[in-house]
Amino acid sequence: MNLITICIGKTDEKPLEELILKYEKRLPQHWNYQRIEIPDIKNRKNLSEQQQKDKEAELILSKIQPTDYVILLDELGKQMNSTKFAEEIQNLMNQSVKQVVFLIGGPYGFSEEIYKRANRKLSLSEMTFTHQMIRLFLTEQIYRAFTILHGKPYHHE
Ligand SMILES: C[S@@+](CC[C@H](N)C(=O)[O-])C[C@H]1O[C@@H](n2cnc3c(N)ncnc32)[C@H](O)[C@@H]1O
Repeated sequence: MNLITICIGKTDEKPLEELILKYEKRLPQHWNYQRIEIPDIKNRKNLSEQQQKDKEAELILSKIQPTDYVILLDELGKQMNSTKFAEEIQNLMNQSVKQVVFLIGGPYGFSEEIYKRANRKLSLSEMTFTHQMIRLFLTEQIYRAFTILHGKPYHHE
């Protein structure tokens, strides 16, 4: 199964990028993990929030296949513990889902079109994080899921 995270804009802080990479590199090859950073919209200062979200939606949708299972990150989504999250990933693998896509919104979140395409909404907390920091928290949880599924000590250390 392929796991992909799609987010908006480059990861702008070097220490944050390094931490994200640290967890990405620990993921097993057969998870085929990939992070896609959609370039920031040009001249976005001249656009309304909605116009920005609509343009971002176009770019996000162009990266998603019809058969992808899409998990949208949203503070109002469903919360779960790390073990349940790991089980959900295992279930998707068992169902022979080819590709799971995690979507992280831009600074203003997502347009309605993206919410409609999502198969489910996942919250990592009731609190709102920046569209940059949430990349790290999600990547660490994906790595944690891998360690849980493979009986590695990390989750209980
Ligand atoms: C700054 S937030 C956007 C907040 C925006 N007001 C909204 O309505 O979505 C940027 C993105 O980070 C992600 N995000 C932030 N906090 C989150 C949380 N607690 N759980 C899951 N995703 C979160 C979401 O994908 C969100 O679209």
